[in-house]
Amino acid sequence: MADVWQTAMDHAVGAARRAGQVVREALQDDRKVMTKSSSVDLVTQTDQKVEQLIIQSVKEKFPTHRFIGEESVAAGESCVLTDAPTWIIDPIDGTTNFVHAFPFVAVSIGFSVNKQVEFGVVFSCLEDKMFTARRGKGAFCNGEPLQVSDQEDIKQSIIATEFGSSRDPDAVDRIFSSLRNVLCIPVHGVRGAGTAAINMCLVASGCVEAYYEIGIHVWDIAAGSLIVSEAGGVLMDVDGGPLDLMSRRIVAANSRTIAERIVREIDAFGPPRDDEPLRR
Ligand SMILES: Nc1ncnc2c1ncn2[C@@H]1O[C@H](CO)[C@@H](O)[C@H]1OP(=O)(O)O
Ligand SMILES: [Mg+2]
Ligand SMILES: [Mg+2]
Repeated sequence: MADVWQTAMDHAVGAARRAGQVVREALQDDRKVMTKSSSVDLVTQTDQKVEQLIIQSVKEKFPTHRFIGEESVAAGESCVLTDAPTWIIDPIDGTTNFVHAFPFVAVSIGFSVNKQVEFGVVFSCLEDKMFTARRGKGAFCNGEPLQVSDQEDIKQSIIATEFGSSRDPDAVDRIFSSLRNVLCIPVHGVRGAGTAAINMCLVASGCVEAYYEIGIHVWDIAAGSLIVSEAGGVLMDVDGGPLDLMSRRIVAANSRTIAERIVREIDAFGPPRDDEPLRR
């Protein structure tokens, strides 16, 4: 049977590639930086322009579909995941990297139906790597199949995470305490690309065994989470329960063994959910 969402997925790949081209060109210009929730929560005109570009192109082709876009939500749109076909868009994942020309920047487009991600597209636009996954059909980078690492010993592993965007000393202490516990397992190393989407593509590619973070949003993880699971990885909440896309918490790993080992070390606090109306 024909895949009902294949046309939408093809459209997402084209839109992500065009968006990535805009991002690459914008890197040549001066980048005017604005802030959102705090002095380290950055946004540029390129984030807003790229999100509009993607949404407009999708609306023309799929007029009944819904959207959750990072910059639209920042501008006051609602952030509720329904059963309707929904495009979940992070126009620039790694805006801080983009502002500093640190070379890991992605366009992330996830697509959910009945609250389940059907396909995910992450375009790492400076590396020119197009990561794609269709539910039940595997994950790919530039057309080549992806497979997570088969390393089951966490002591032989690299773990990816980020410090997050809060600079509240108590919140930073909690993140550092989890990081200290993970590092001292001990693991071979801890890394972070500065973008949740690329961190998850690194898990899918087998370069790191796991990625975990608290504080990310649905647009950071919708696409990447499917890329990890379709590459043979596992997803869970940082408390060991099932992944909830709106909970702002994720462990994405090559195996259940490694995911559960990380869960044991994490201080699983819960920031306000993405679908909580007064979270901003
Ligand atoms: N100051 C900051 N440092 C790191 N990540 C930040 C950040 N502000 C926001 N983020 C977001 O948090 C995610 C996980 O760290 C990143 O993918 C990034 O997505 P963004 O660039 O789309 O905002
Ligand atoms: Mg992001
Ligand atoms: Mg973003």
